[in-house]
Amino acid sequence: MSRHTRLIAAIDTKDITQAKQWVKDFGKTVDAIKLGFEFTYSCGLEAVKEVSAGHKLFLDLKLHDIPNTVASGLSALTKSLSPALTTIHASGGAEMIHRAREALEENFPSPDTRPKLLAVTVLTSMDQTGLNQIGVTGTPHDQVIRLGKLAIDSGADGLVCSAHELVALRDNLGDKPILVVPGIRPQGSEANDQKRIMTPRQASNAGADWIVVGRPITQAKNPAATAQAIQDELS
Ligand SMILES: O=c1ccn([C@@H]2O[C@H](COP(=O)(O)O)[C@@H](O)[C@H]2O)c(=O)[nH]1
Repeated sequence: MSRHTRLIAAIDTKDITQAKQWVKDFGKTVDAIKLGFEFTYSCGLEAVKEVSAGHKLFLDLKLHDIPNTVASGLSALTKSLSPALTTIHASGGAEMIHRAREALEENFPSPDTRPKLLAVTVLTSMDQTGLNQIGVTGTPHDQVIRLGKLAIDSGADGLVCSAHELVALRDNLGDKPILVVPGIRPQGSEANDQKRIMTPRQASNAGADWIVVGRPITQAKNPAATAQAIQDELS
């Protein structure tokens, strides 16, 4: 099945003026904006609302706690911000994921407006060594497939994974789950702290619904032109 991969720009900054400037410069060049820990914890929820107004919002706060706390937290966050996509950690387990989905369905009875629940599998900054350090002896690939199946079976609409696991996830879970892929690096750009990386085109060919790109865009001399170049690579 051919799919069009869409671009999410990660607006990772503590500075609301900078965030607004990037979003204004991007205009329609990016398909969604991602606001996560750095912006939300520095500038607050009202600022998230302000910066994301008029854009699809990927609210990436990766909740991970006991089921009741995640369900209540997600309920409050999504009621106030109405993101298109939002994240929890798959490793929180089946009940946590199930309760998160229930909380979203209670707040948003229509499937068309309900924020899509994404479960983060294995962070793209983790490699085999990183996994071994936290006591996981299997490969990143196997861990992503295991957590991915658990998350989708428990009510997640999709997953956050690296591009390296896309083909196997599609083989195991089919076309329906929304697969969102950070750890994207255009040819020649710095990996920074990312370990499991691919280029935009490679991720698209492997089956990504969305790619997430932060520093390669925001640290570029001309962020809007860099975002456009990534869109050109995807089309
Ligand atoms: O596994 C994950 C989950 C989330 N992210 C987030 O994506 C962006 C990537 O930023 P870059 O600057 O392009 O590295 C960032 O906001 C992370 O919080 C991820 O990288 N990996």
